[in-house]
Amino acid sequence: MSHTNHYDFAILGGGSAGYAAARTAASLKLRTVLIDSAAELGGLCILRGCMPSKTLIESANRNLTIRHAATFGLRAQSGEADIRAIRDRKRFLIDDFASYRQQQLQDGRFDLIRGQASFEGSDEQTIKLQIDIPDQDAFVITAGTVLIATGSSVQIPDIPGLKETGFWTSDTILDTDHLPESFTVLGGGAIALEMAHYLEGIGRKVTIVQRNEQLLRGMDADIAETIETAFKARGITVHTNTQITQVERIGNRKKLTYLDQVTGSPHEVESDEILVALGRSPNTAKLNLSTCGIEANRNGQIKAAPTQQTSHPRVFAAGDVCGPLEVVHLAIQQGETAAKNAAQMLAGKAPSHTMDYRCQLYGIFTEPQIAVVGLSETEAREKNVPHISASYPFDDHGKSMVMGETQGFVKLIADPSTGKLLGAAVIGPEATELIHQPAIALHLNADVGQLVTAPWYHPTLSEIWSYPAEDLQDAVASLNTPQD
Ligand SMILES: Cc1cc2nc3c(=O)[nH]c(=O)nc-3n(C[C@H](O)[C@H](O)[C@H](O)COP(=O)(O)OP(=O)(O)OC[C@H]3O[C@@H](n4cnc5c(N)ncnc54)[C@H](O)[C@@H]3O)c2cc1C
Ligand SMILES: NC(=O)c1ccc[n+]([C@@H]2O[C@H](COP(=O)([O-])OP(=O)(O)OC[C@H]3O[C@@H](n4cnc5c(N)ncnc54)[C@H](O)[C@@H]3O)[C@@H](O)[C@H]2O)c1
Repeated sequence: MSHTNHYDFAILGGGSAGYAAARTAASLKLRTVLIDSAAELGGLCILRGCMPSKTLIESANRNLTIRHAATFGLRAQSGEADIRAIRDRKRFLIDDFASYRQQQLQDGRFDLIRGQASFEGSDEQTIKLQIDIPDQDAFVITAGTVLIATGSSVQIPDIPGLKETGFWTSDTILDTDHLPESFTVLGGGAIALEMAHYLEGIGRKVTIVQRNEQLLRGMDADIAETIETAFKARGITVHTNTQITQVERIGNRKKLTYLDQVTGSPHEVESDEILVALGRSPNTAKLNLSTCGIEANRNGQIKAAPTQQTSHPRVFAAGDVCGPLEVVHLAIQQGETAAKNAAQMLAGKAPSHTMDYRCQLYGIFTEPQIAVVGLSETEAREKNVPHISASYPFDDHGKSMVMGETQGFVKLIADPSTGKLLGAAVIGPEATELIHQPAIALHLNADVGQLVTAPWYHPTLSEIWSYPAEDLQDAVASLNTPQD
């Protein structure tokens, strides 16, 4: 294989961030190369992340609907889930999504190298990258600017006995054709909760073991409490405030021991399988970052400025390698930002494109779903941001009551003096869709008064946002009325 050996822009990794950057750079007429080491091209979101997990979760959602059929005067019986059929449906859809992406990666707008890249050094104008391809001699390419978009891998903490006992990860769940009867899920983040929802939703017994005092560490406590209550009502056991001390095999089963961090007493949980969902680590260990003075924190996460520049000004980072939140829409925006800034630098200009993290979205596809945008109450308190908030519950809203979906609430957070929207949260039916209304309002710098006067069709789930908006509009008016 022969390659042009100097490029304007070299991209390490062809996932959501890398592909977005390559597409943008090519449209800006940069001579671009994308290097990816995966056996199968497509990236995490398509192959082992968003899309396969949401495909499986749809089966669980349908089963929950069947379970609640009697509420709607219907007779239907939830039968046994056919895990092979669920897996095959996932494979069919993912093959389609992946082959479309593979075509996009190979349609000639930029060069594609199937190999593992690492840094070899740099001078004023040029960065050297070593490319390793199995069964071939390594070679070097050079580039004027580089983007690191190498993604993340499942993080396996050093818990005594865990590796020896064996465990599953989200990767295993997403491609298995059989599922044991019971699972202990370690962790209380998005992956743990989505997997717990899927497993219980298709009839498995689930126990969640979370270190923090609440599920979804860092999120507002009212959201964490609502999902915990909803999970418990479905028969999912939730242990919080735990310190896992030991994992061991007992015959065909697996036993986990943890210390209750409040009482100090030990507890045991037994199940057929253990699912580890304790976070992901950036793929940076093999990149030889130090040869180019690229700084990363202790976990290997690369430090990136709002321009996506790393500590080496001609090297950018995007996606799970740099955060601040490992989700796809940010990975794409960061990749595009990096490509546009690289083009400016190559043209001798200062990079001027920056990320706007004001509106970052986060959605969790549980039942009920959870979604947040912008500032949370917790963050506002931690950062001393003046704010007011108002919530409205789904059990007092006509459309959600008609739908029999009464768990949860919506919440708006606003500036007390101007009424400008600062953030929003929703836990309840279609939360990952409903969040887009306040997200757009936030993006357009709207205030709560504008939300009140916006048109809201009746009866819809969406109109629920108008109630907290009215409360906040009244609160802003009374806070800003001069007192005699
Ligand atoms: C189970 C699960 C569910 C998720 N659900 C959602 C969701 O619903 N919504 C959402 O927004 N996010 C979700 N995420 C997160 C989302 O998938 C990631 O944030 C996103 O895919 C990261 O994209 P990326 O481009 O940074 O990395 P990736 O897509 O992982 O791409 C990195 C690429 O770099 C390549 N690579 C690595 N090292 C090298 C090297 N040295 N040289 C060359 N190539 C290299 C890899 O082969 C890979 O193709 C989920 C994640 C998981 C695990
Ligand atoms: N719907 C979505 O958008 C979605 C879905 C899944 C994943 N993701 C992304 O994937 C990434 C990984 O998700 P995740 O849920 O694995 O990670 P996470 O970091 O959100 O959660 C990991 C949890 O494990 C706990 N933990 C870590 N080490 C532990 C230990 N030794 N003992 C006990 N508890 C421990 C942490 O306190 C945390 O609550 C996230 O950053 C998320 O952004 C997004």
